[in-house]
Amino acid sequence: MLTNVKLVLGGARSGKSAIAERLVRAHPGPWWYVATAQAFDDEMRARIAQHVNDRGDGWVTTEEPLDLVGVLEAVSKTNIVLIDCLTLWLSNVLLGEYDLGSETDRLVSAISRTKAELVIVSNEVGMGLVPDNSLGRQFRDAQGRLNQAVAAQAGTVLFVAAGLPLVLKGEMPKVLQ
Ligand SMILES: Nc1nc2c(ncn2[C@@H]2O[C@H](COP(=O)(O)OP(=O)(O)OP(=O)(O)O)[C@@H](O)[C@H]2O)c(=O)[nH]1
Repeated sequence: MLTNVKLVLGGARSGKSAIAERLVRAHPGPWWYVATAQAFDDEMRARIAQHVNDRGDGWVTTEEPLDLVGVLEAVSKTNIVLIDCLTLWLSNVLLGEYDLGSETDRLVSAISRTKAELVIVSNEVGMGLVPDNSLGRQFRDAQGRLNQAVAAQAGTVLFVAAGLPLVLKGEMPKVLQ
């Protein structure tokens, strides 16, 4: 089990990113923010600009929609890294028609090798209706499998709902107590 890896799960607008940022800020900066989102329209551009503004100083940002393995290979033991989020990464993998199984395995293996302090954000997408199309079902299943695989490695797993963290694995981090 990797005590340096924390996984923060939650639904949309659950407050999971803010909780993940607090976990990262508990360490001395600079902090490394790895964004997997891409801005395809004005609303998303504005949303991202707001996030950059809210984060404030002290962060180094890398925008990497696909090659999280490359990012993880570049980080060192002294880095404090926030990956936000695995859900958009998975969606980018799926839409890019890469092999979901092998990309997931490669990512989980890179996570297991990292010596950096790593906080990873991912969505819990499986609690609604079964999607009525095959792509949606494929995505939902792949997300569930990815979350399980990362959670199995992580020392701490939190589930965030309504801005409140629930411990699924490990202990409540001091900064959230
Ligand atoms: N490209 C890029 N994306 C960013 C940046 N900062 C944040 N994001 C993306 O913004 C997304 C999170 O924002 P939202 O979609 O507003 O949050 P949410 O996940 O619905 O809400 P919470 O659960 O409350 O965090 C993540 O997927 C990030 O990748 C950035 O500097 N650049």
